[in-house]
Order: sequence, then structure tokens, then C-alpha cells
Amino acid sequence: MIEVRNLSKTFGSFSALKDVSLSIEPGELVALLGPSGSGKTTLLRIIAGLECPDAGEVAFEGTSATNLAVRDRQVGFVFQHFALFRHMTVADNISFGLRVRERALRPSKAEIRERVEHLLSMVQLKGLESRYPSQLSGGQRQRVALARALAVEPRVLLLDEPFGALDAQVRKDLRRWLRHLHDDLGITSVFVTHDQEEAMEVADRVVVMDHGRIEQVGSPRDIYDHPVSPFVYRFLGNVNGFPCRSNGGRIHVVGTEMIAPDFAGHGERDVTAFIRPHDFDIEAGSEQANATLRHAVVLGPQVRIEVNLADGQIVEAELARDVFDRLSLHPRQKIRVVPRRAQIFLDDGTQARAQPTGNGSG
Ligand SMILES: Nc1ncnc2c1ncn2[C@@H]1O[C@H](COP(=O)(O)OP(=O)(O)OP(=O)(O)O)[C@@H](O)[C@H]1O
Repeated sequence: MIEVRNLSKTFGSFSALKDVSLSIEPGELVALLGPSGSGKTTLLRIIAGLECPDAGEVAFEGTSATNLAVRDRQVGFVFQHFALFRHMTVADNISFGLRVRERALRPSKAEIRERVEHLLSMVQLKGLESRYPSQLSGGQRQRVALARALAVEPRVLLLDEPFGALDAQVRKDLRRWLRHLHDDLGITSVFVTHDQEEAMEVADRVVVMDHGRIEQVGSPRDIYDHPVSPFVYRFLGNVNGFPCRSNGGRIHVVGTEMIAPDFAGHGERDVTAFIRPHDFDIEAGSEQANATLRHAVVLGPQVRIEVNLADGQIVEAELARDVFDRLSLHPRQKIRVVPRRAQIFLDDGTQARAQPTGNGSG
């Protein structure tokens, strides 16, 4: 178990981590997700022992790691640009961490060979052991880096944007593969990503970070269904935000009257209503058209459309391909866009769910 307690870190006058606390359970695969500069790498490096916090501490299995050197923490790393040794073969790269151990702790040559064989089959690179890094694809290189990290049998695996430099398809394959590998090995793992899809697909739990703080921690489903703040709402996928006025929980948004029963007792106030692209109904040929179709992109079975509301605001909506085809939508067409649900946030972060009142347009 990794316990991160009240970590703070500044670089000069810049505060990169602000009182960050987090518990990671044994065997968990945790994603640190956040925009560039939110402090993900700094947190990972402090867990690794590569960086010292100004305040707070990290404990491994209940024991403070403050005075534990990097090599004694038994962590394996894989970084986006953590280059392999170019002059070494795949096999030598993988066995490096074992070969440089002091004699008393070093496995025998036969044991090392056996472990390399095993790791090669695990990362599906059997037969490539004599190649040099320059003779491998990017995805293969990252798998060698992972095998090298695993060779020393770390207690914890730390990965910083491990697939960041790879193209979309290879990235997708590798992250599935990482998930399966993690399920087989069960090594407590923490990986940094700014890609929400990657975090949602791979992790058991996602830690959403912003400006050096943890905004939310939860299962992928939990944080998608119950984001605690407008920031998390926006960060976890496309969302449309509409500033509006709420009175007794009633709002008018995209020409529809909606009600948030939880706010029924409130007076009039400014709120922001968030609506996900797939939470709109689209109608063609309606006399109550409220939008103009600007652009449509077919993404397999889904179609993403961009529409202009009468007030000029641009809204992104998603609909099933068969619905799109049935409506024969085309650019500049007048359509009606009707929200099915919205999440309303007050300035102080309080939120409530809203549904159309069924009273027609507002
Ligand atoms: N050694 C350093 N010296 C000065 N500033 C630093 C140093 N390391 C990080 N920072 C700053 O701290 C902030 C957090 O950096 P960090 O690398 O942790 O962010 P990140 O969330 O991992 O971002 P990215 O996704 O871009 O890697 C950034 O603004 C960065 O410029």
C-alpha cells in the first residue's frame, strides 16, 4: 500500500503540489489524470523518490519512505522518453537492472537468462531478443522498457505517459495489453496520463488533478457519472456549458424549460448548466427549430454534429448513425435541439440534476 500524506512542492515561487493526500491499495492500477502542468509528474516523481517534497511524506506499507533511497524503494519506472540503451540488445536492456546488482544480490547468469526469457514472452517479444532498439517499432520499444522495469520485480510500477509518443492505434493496443498484464501480475501501478479515455479505459481508480491539487478520486464510472466540479465535468469528455439563471430550480436552456428539484427552495441566481453531447434529442422538420447544423463528422456508428443556436452559441451533440441517416441531416439545415438532462452547478460547486419540465419551449 502507498500512502501519500499532505505533500506540497514548490519550484521557486511556483506551487506544483498543494497538500496532496492519496491512498493506493495493494494491486491497484491508478491513473493520475489532469491537464499539462497540474502536478501529475511531480507527484509520481516524489512517490518514486526522484524528487523531495517540501512538506508531507510518502509511506510504503506503513513505513515512511522519506529516508529511503530510490533504489531501495523497489519501484520500476517507464517514462515516455526513458530511452533504452541503444548499444545494448533487447535481452541486455531487459537484464540490465539485474546485472548491475552487487554480487551478493545478483542472480546467476542462468537465472537471469531464464527471467529474460519469461519477460520476453510476457511482453510478446520472443524472437527479438538479439535486436537493438533502433530495429524495433515504438510500441515494441515501450514493451522492452516495461520488461526492463519488471525484471527487478518491483513492488510498485510507475509509468509516466508510457504510450504518449505512439500513434493512436498502437496506443490503444498497448493500453489494453497493459491492463491485461496488470491483471496477471497484480503489481501496484500508478500511471500518468493527460488522456481521459486512456485513464477511463485502463485504471481501477482515477485521480483527477488540477493546479497542484486533487480534484476528485474515484472509479472511472464514478467520476464520469458524478463529477464533483465543473472542472472535472469538462475534463472528462466533451461537454457543453451554458451560463443561465435559475429560479426555484427552474432554468431555460437551449430553448427548453428544465427543473432541478434539489434547487426548488433556492431564489434566483446564476448557474452553469452542463449538457453532454449525447444528452440531446435532434429533430428535423420541426416548426420550433432552434439551431442550424454547421458540421457533421461520422465516427463509425456515432455522428458528432456541431450546431449554431439562435444566440450564436455553438453546441456539440452526438447521435446514432442510423438516426442521423433517417433525418437526412445536411449542413445549414434548420433543426431542433432538445436537451434530455443537464447538470447544474452553482458558483460554490453545489450541483443538481435537471430534467425538462415537459412544458414545451421556454
Ligand atoms: N524542476 C522543475 N523546476 C521548475 N518547475 C518545475 C519543475 N518540475 C516541474 N515544474 C513545474 O511544475 C508544474 C507541474 O509540473 P508537472 O510535470 O508535475 O505537471 P504534469 O501535470 O505532469 O504536466 P505534463 O502533463 O505537461 O507533464 C509545471 O508548471 C512545471 O513547469
